[in-house]
Amino acid sequence: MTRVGYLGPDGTFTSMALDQWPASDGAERVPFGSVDAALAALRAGDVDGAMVPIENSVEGGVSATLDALASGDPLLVVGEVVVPITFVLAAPAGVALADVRAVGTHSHAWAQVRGWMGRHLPGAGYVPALSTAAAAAGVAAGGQPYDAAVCAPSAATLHGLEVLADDIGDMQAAVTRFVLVARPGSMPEPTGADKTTLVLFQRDDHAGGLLELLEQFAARGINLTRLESRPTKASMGSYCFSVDIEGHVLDERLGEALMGLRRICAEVRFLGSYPRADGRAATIAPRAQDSDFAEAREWLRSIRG
Ligand SMILES: O=C(O)C(=O)C[C@]1(C(=O)O)C=C[C@@H](O)C=C1
Repeated sequence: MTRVGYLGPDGTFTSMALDQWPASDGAERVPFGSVDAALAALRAGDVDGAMVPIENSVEGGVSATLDALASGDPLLVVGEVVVPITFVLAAPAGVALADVRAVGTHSHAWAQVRGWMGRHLPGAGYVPALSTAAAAAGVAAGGQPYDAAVCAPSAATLHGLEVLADDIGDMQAAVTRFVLVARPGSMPEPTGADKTTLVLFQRDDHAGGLLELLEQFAARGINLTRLESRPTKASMGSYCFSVDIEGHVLDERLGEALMGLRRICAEVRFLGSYPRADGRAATIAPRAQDSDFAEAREWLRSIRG
């Protein structure tokens, strides 16, 4: 990849995820103001890849990313990065904690510091910003409707802000998962420690519909690592299911499950198979190895003569 987009500006957690991505060495980094803008530039061919947040251990799925991947021209996830999340409350020199009337930050960051804010600054308002680093840049530049920003420690340093309070996240072990997305092309090889991301659209709404989808995974011994319903936006009550499963599309059990889903769903959007960031091998149920499927297929071939 020669040009990689990301949710910027510099100092976002997404820029840190890109720092951790080995293949980004030497690539031109192109910051975008939103996930939508980064993915639109990727679809338009202006960049070759885009690093975007997809899931946080405290606040859950990043809707902007899930929705942008679930519709529009197909894109594929080719890798993931997990970044530990630590927040500071930062403000220009001379602003004391007691002076803070409003705080700017990204909505996912706000959700992770709400408890701390309630205890230490119960009267302060919240102003949404496009990213944590955009809030830090805004408060440094002045003229914003907020006097402090919730951001990464490095974003505070980058913008010459003073740290009013350190480590203000409500959950010590918070992490965010980021994905590197590309236009369809070559796919990462199976490693034995892979994930596959799918979006499932049902044909109709009926009792047991979700169960039928999940049965396709259960019957092939496939473990899910994320399941979310997102509105299709077509009408009230119309939902699709965004899922991550353990394994690679080239694994036999996934191939069989995908064929089953393809039969029963209105649409199955395949969003890629890629190595897991933690390198943990897939948990495969007993008798769901590639060799078990190969043996069963050979048996079927033999009885069909
Ligand atoms: O605003 C940033 O710094 C981002 O990279 C976005 C984002 C997110 O979308 O969840 C990433 C990690 C943090 O959990 C908070 C915000």
